[in-house]
Amino acid sequence: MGTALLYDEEMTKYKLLWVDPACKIEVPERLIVSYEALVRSGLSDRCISIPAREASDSEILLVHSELYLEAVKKTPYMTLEDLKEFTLQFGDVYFHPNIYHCAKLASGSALQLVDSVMTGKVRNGIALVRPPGHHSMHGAANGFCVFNNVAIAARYAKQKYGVKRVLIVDWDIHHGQGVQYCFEDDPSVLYFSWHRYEHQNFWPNLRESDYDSVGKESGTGFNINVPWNNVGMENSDYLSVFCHVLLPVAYEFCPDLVLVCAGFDSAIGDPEGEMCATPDIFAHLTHLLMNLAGGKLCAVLEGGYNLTSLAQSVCQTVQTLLGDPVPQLANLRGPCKSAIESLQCARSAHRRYWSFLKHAADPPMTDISTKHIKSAMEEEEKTEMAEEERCTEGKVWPEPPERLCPPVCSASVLPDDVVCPDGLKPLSSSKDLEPLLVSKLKTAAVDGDGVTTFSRLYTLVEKLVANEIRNGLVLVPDVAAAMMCVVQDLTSDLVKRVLVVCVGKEKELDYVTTDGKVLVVQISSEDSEEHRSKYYIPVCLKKGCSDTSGFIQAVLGLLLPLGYEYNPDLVLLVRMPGSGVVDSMWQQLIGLLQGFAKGHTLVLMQVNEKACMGSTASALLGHPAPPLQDLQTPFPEDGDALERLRERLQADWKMLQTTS
Ligand SMILES: NCCCNCCCCCC(=O)CS
Ligand SMILES: [Zn+2]
Repeated sequence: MGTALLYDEEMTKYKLLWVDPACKIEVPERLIVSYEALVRSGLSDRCISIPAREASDSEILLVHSELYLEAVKKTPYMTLEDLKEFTLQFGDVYFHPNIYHCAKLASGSALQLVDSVMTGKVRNGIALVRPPGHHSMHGAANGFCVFNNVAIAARYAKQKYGVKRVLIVDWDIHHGQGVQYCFEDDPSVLYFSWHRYEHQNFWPNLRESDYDSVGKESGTGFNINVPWNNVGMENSDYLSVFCHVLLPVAYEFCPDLVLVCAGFDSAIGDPEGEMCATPDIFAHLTHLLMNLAGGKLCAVLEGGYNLTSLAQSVCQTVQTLLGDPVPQLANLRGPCKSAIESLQCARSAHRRYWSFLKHAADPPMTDISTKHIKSAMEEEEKTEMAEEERCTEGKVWPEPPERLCPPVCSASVLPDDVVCPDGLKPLSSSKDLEPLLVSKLKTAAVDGDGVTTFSRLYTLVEKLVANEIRNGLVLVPDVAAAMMCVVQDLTSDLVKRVLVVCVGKEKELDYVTTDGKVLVVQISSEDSEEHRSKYYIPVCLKKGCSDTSGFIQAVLGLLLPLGYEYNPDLVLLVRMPGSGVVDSMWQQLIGLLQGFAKGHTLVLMQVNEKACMGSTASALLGHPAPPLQDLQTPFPEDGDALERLRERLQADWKMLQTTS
């Protein structure tokens, strides 16, 4: 299934008709450069073009009042003076004779996108729209927004398709207060937003944008705010919040649909956000959300005012929606102190509502919400001093790297008597191995056909590293022996860093590097105190890998942050026999691991586990993993052990930090 792209140049046909410094950044060119970048890069041709349409009155009334709608209906016939007058009643927004028409197209586009995804016409998609929506409220326009496109889409999806749970992720740099107000008492819509806040000193300067606004009444716990109290947040900060706040809750919530308030003013160079995350971060944020809701994801453009980073960020998002490999993120050095405080506050505010956050630490001593009573003088100083050094238009960043799709997606190395699953390309050619390696294999008690398997395995790795293949599946007689050989001989020259993810445990892994060329994370039911090192991390689950709740917690809160920081060139996923890992979890794991090493994942399985080759192949081919249904509450021992493990390892691995 494909990716929908909604764009209509009609939505470029309104602009600011008078002087208003607060609104001058919201220009038609935002849409033009975004669409043109998609055309120029060839991405638009790979999408399924879906026409925009006007939202109807009844659809708009899902969120807005009749009074407000009737008032906006009059704006096309207003004189310039009337438009200025009409605008004065709202904040930081402007009206234009054609904006009502465009606002209906923007909301209608979001609904078209929901239809396309919910009817299975496409898997996911993006709507390039203006005016944006997430600040507009029941009875008011605000922050460049007229109708709340995403809020209307959420209500529409519930009403028309009976969607039970909608996750709204707002990665725009502003707090979508309009969305928060709409759903704060609604447990069927989980709203997550991060936003520049600076202790309430940044627009829209709302007390209710802070982390302690967790929702109300039956919606308590279903509103998550992560305030950024400093500018200059980077990729590490964004990924830490995804791994340690959003994703654990999102998996527990188990949405049927994911809507994204895709604002790109959170990217480097944006005058509003003044953050430093690079456009390729959106490739990863999109990728991480695509594993939810069976891949049903609708992204709707919100903000984004630096035309260069906006265009690049849109392309990064669309390319991931299309299933292209995500780029490697280099030198993630962990979240900054301010980000850790924010994520610690958000986690502790929600630990009583989400069992996946149950073991979150107490809030930091310096309760950050009281910091907003800063002396004006201090604020003034900061602004003057920071002006020149902040990330504004002057900031430069490298073009995102090209994300080439290998000619072959998934290859397989199977014993001759095993049928190759659909979609996998059997790797036939296997060059003869160097005699040295053969002799080594012989000593490893590998029999004749084992040597053949290993020579094919070696060829497979060479093709992965050469980006001729994206990923591969190998069935071997003895998975532990195979892993040793691959690890020992791989790290010779082919790859710099191998992340080995060991699911289950047959026997002790007696091969551990200390030079960092291999990082082993082993998830199993047994603890192994001995020779645990920075590069060998055993994760013990009380009930073993069959406990999906504990497993996914370990993956999100430990494996993902580690993997991002380690930044491997190859991922070796080893399924030990008898691991007991549940199929949907296995597919989720393969899906999530695609975020590393440009998707170069090598799955090693034992021949006697060939029954799960089909689902492995499906995940390797990029088909969305089935949602993890009815997750039980994780065992307290596991949650607690994971927290302790993170605390112990965070000295070595900065991405594991969740407490200041
Ligand atoms: N009143 C002092 C300056 C206020 N600036 C307001 C900017 C609104 C931004 C809204 C936006 O970007 C939507 S995504
Ligand atoms: Zn914004």
